[in-house]
Amino acid sequence: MTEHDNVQPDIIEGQEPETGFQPGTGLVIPNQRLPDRLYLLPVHNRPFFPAQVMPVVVNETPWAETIDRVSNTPHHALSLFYVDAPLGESGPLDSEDLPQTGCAVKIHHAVKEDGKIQFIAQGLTRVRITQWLSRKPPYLVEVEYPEPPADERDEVRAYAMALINAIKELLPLNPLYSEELKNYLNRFSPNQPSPLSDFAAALTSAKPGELQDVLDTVPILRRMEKVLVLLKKEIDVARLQGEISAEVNRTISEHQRKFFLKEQLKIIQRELGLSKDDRTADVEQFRERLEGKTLPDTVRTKIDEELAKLSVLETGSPEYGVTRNYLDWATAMPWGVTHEDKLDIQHARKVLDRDHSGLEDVKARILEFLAVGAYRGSVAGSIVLLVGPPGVGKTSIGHSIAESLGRPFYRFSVGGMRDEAEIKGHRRTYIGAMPGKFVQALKDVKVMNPVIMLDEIDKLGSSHQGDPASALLETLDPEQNGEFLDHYLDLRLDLSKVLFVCTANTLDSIPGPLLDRMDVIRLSGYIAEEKLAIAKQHLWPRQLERAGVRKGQLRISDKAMRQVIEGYAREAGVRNLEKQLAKVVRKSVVTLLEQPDAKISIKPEDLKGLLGTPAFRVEKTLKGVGVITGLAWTSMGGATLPVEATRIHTLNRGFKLTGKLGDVMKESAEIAYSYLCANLERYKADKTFFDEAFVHLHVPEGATPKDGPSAGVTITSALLSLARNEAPRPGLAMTGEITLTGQVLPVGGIREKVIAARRQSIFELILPEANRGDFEELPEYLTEGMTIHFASHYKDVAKRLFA
Ligand SMILES: Nc1ncnc2c1ncn2[C@@H]1O[C@H](COP(=O)(O)OP(=O)(O)OP(=O)(O)O)[C@@H](O)[C@H]1O
Repeated sequence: MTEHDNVQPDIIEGQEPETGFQPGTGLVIPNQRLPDRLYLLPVHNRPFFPAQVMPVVVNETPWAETIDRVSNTPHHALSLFYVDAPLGESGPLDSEDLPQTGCAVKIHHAVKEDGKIQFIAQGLTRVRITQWLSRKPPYLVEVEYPEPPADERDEVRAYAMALINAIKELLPLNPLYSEELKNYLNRFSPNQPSPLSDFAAALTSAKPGELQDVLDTVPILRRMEKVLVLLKKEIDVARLQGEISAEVNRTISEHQRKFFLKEQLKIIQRELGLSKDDRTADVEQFRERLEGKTLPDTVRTKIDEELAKLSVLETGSPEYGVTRNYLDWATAMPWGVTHEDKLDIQHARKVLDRDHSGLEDVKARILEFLAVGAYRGSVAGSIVLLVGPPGVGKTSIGHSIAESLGRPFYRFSVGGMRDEAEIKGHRRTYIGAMPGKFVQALKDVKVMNPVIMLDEIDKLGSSHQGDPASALLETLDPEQNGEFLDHYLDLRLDLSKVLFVCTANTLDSIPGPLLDRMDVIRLSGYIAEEKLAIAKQHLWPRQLERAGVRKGQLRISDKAMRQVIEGYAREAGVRNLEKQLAKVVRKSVVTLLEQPDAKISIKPEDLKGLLGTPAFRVEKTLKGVGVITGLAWTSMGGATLPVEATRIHTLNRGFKLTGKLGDVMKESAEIAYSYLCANLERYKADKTFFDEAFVHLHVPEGATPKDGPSAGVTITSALLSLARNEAPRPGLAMTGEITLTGQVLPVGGIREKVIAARRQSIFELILPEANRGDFEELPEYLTEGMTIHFASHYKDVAKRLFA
């Protein structure tokens, strides 16, 4: 191509142009070099400009001949006229059909292929028809080449500059305009306004009519005005296009971002097994849970209804949550799933013996109970009640029962339960409604026949929110619990296969109807010997294991263990003993950390350093005139209960009681007083003693509330000792209720009382005759060495009272 802008191509010699906008193309060609006659070709899309070099495609028929003839001319020139429809293919063509101005081009590389002819047209200059020579293809016309006169006015230059700037503005807006074009433009001189304006017009995407108008306009200034308008429009359109495409890009990238995030989420959910939408996942989960379960028809219908409801509710709505929650519970019930009982008595014995020292009578009762179950084929429909002081192993026996049957175990406390809803659930209409404890238990254990332990059944509360005791009765009663109705589920559950084991500290406060339906098994607290065995076989090894200490590293002598029992853990159960042993182990571990190879052996003298001063000393039994040791029984186990009576000489006649006594105990003191007043002579005392004496009776320890009738005999004896001014024999303790006529009535807790006496090293007891059976039932290790006097009337007591 040309080296300089102002060098013009010699078309006669036919240089080889390249397509597109080329530097140096479309320059003004001297008129005399172009022929007067030209073949004519109509073009359709848009007018061809002198500044363009472009491929042109036409049909072989009828234009092959035209192209052939042009190719045979020395100058290869042709005129292109714009027509807006494919006119003149077959001719004739009229002047009317054609615009005023066309473009003379030189053709290069004409190629025929598939019925088409393609050639490259290099625009040369404007052309106008002066005369038609052939009005049928190949059209031939005589032409002139209109050229604007040279115009050197400043205005023209200014327009030229404006055009160049407008083009430069347009370039960056359209990526189709190439880098070459920019270079071309840089070299464009404002001194050539005509090609510049044609070039600019050709750049635009203006309508063919507007472009033809530019082509028709020969005068340079007017032409440039028109082109400038087109360019400005083009810039606006390009800008708008840019904005649209930026907007589109943004939307697309936003879409893409969301798409990517969603895809990622899907992958994460798939990894976590959550790949379904919430509702489907919920429904599927619920259906899955029901597989393999045998649902009663009513339950099946109800659950299906709720599932149908779930599928139409909005997932975010509160109702959806409520329904989902309901289904979560309802489908989690182990409908029809039961655990096959082992009912192997040998196995049960092994489990019980492994976990418990002593408690022979308790174990025997439990084995009997299981044997009956084995004989019958099931232990269903039974309620076992384990009653005894804290820490005597009730819970642990319950565990062993479950284990020996191979059933799952679930435990909860009903102590302090005031609201019936805790047992039977809230109705679903309440916000935050929950099913009751039994439904929760079944969900947990996943079978319909677990062992459920109800702790502290003697401490059931009651309030305006319904009576939990009657709800519990309904639940435990084998007659009723086959159709247990939980308010929340509103479905009937069969609890008849559950084995209920209840625990209580006393029987007194258990509602009668409930107690009636229970098999009561008593655990009465341990004497020191039993505690020693339990501590050595269970508690101590367990604490060592928990602390990760080997057996050989830390030992405790029997003597020291006994000392712990006597001095630090004297209550009926062994929970506190276990705590004390844990403390010993903990403190020793500190030493073991410092000296890993040490072998520690705990002796009685070490205990003070490990556990502090003993909480209990060997109590001195109170002695003297008017002081008698009674025996009491509390929910914490048995205890000795001294009663003191004294005479106040400054006062005349009267009777005063202290020691936080309950009503029954106060009455029993008044009975004792009245009985003795009436019978002093019979018991060899001054019959006027109470006429002149003011008597004060006290039961230590003053801060502990006491009640019950069983101290009647003891109080009578204290008063008698005072009246006779004679101390009772030492080492004697007693229990029994007294009547106004001196009858001695039976009392409860004989076993606990005997244990308490032994703990105090008292080996001679006066017990009501009616309790003889209870005593004789006691195991030998408790009765051994004991002297017991049975009394049916107070005279039997008085007989033994003094030396
Ligand atoms: N005869 C025993 N043999 C072995 N360990 C025992 C025995 N009695 C109690 N224990 C242990 O004593 C601890 C307390 O027993 P458990 O919790 O069963 O008492 P509890 O009677 O249920 O008390 P509470 O009424 O306070 O719940 C447990 O670690 C238990 O294993």
